[in-house]
Amino acid sequence: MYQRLIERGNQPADTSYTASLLTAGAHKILKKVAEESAEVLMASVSSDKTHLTAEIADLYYHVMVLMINKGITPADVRAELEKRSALSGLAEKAALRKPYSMAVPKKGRIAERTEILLKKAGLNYTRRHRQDVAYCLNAPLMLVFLPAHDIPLYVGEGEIHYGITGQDLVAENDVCVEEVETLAYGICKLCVQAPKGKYADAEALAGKRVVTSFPRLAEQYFKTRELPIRIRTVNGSVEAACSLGLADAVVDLVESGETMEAAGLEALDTIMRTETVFIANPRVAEDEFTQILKMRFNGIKTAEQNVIIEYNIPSARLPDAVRITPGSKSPTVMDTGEAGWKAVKSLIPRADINHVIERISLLESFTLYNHTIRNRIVVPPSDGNAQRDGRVSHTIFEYYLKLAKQEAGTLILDNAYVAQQGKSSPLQLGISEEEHINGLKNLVKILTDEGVYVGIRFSHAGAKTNEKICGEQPVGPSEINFGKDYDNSREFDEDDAEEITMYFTHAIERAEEIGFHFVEVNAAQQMLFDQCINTRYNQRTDKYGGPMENRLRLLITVLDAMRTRVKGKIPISLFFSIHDKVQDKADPDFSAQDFDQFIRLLEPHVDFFHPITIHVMNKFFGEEVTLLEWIRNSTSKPLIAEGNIKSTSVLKEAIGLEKAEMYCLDKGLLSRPNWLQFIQKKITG
Ligand SMILES: N=c1c2ncn([C@@H]3O[C@H](COP(=O)(O)OP(=O)(O)OP(=O)(O)O)[C@@H](O)[C@H]3O)c2ncn1[C@@H]1O[C@H](COP(=O)(O)O)[C@@H](O)[C@H]1O
Repeated sequence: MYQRLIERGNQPADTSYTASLLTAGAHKILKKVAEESAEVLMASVSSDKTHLTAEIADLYYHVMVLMINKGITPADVRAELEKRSALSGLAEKAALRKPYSMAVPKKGRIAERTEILLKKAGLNYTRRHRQDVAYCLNAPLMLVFLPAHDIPLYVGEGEIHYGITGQDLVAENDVCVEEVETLAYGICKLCVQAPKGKYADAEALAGKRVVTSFPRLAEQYFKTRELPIRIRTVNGSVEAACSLGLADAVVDLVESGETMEAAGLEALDTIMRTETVFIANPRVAEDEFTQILKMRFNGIKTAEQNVIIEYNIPSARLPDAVRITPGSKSPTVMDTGEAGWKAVKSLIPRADINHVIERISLLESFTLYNHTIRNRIVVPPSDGNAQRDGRVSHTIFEYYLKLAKQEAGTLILDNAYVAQQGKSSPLQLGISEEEHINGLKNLVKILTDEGVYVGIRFSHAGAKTNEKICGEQPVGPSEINFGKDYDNSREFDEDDAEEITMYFTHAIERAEEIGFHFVEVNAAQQMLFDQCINTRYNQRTDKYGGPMENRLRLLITVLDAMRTRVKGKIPISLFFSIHDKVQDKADPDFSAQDFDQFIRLLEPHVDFFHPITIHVMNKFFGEEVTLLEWIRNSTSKPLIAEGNIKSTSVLKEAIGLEKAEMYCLDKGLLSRPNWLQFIQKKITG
């Protein structure tokens, strides 16, 4: 019935009562549950059994709908009931029977986690100070606190029924016990370790001395490999044996590897992987009480290893969500109450959580400045194939339309010149004139209809152009010559600065009219603002030169004027680069402090940052951090990551940093015919 109701719930709300309840949500369902409960009460007053049965059926139905709404399954309820019957059984048996005994670690690595496990399993006890025995108040169980390494022996050959200890210690003791349930903590490996670089492998230890506190396992290991080894036993600080001249190699446990590393050792081989385990003497292994404990420990382990994730997704993407959400069961899908959206809920391994969130978040929609964007993939501008007068060409149209149909999330249209004066190449797209508007309007309308978040990058070439292209002598922060294809620039003055600001404000006005969702200001690629920032080009000593705040003055003035002009309605992204300044030493003075200041000064004036580096994973300023990590430390504004993301492995690495909101792919990756499906397959499995 539960399954059937889930199916009904997925039908349109106007065709199914169940769907309409689920669409209306918990409040409505709870109201119904309350009404039906009252009706059951009233019906039970009379002797009309048929009526009462009908009312119970109504209540039963509405409770099931509530369960679906809350993501509770009949199996959950059954498990809860079984737990209760087991508990009451325990209490009864406690009164009748001599208690079972369980040895638990008295101290050491796994003692604390074991105490937590017992408490979570509902085994309540009070342990008096310094006493090694405690009785459970609500179960027929006596706890005995013993050293972890002695526990297997007590359980295997003594009077103790159960134990909690390491699998390594069970194996070392060679006793007959049942491993009833592994407990997923105290996880480590027993390894053969030797001084770094001294032996190629464990075979090379033939004839050498080995020290360990696991003599039996070590002996077994070397014996099966027919390696003559002299084994000595010590009880602690095994790693020190090599440096203190007692051994050539050791056999010991490794968890993080830090102790081994600090002792100058390396692992030559792994003898066994081990974790904490619940063991029982074979004579009680099949007892009902053993099964109850097993079930409870297993339940705790499952709860700790899994987590419920819940997210909303457009209905059309549901099959993707179901595919990329792992879990023992298929995810539960519910209505959100909003047309075209579904809620997905699933129990997944805790270890997978980041993975899943990353998969979901890359390909699922998210909200940025009140706009829902269908995925986090950004397509960079094309290479500029506009008409000679800067209008949109057929080539540009086709290029972006294809990417939109392939479900790109965000498109940043070409570097568009905001003024003829700032045009940098003959076939560059323009947004400087009224005649540019219509073509862009058509393009943006079509792209928006396809579901894309569309932006345009505003550019001013500054000194990096020539008179033939831009119609006058180029203007730059200083007199600059970029080489034979460019003309010498003249230094911009106050009037020029005002004019440049005006060009950008007119451009954003046009962008608003055209219907762009956002604009991006180009402060990279050696364009005007990049020239201002870079001391190699900006040699001024007035208010536009020298300290970082001066070098950013024109850019900040422009950003503020743009924002004021559209009353902040269109988000502004800042595109900037850094590798040329730092890594290529084009600006040898550009320091980490400069960069921090750069972000801090610009932060209030932009809505998101779009940094580009040669490779998104490159590390900067000798600090072993990527640029994304560095920026994220100084701002919470959304980031677009870009830098050689031409393979899914680089994309995965960039996502793994968990610092960016969007990922701008390299054209190489986008040139595959089915790039989205390819990424989907590679990233989401
Ligand atoms: N890292 C562990 C570790 N992890 C899990 N366990 C489990 O914990 C069990 C109990 O170990 P304890 O040393 O706490 O037990 P004990 O012998 O009763 O306690 P002590 O008398 O030594 O205090 C082991 O048998 C393992 O099953 C570990 N036991 C010991 N270590 C030691 O930690 C060091 C290495 O750790 P890393 O630096 O993280 O690699 C080495 O010295 C290891 O011997």
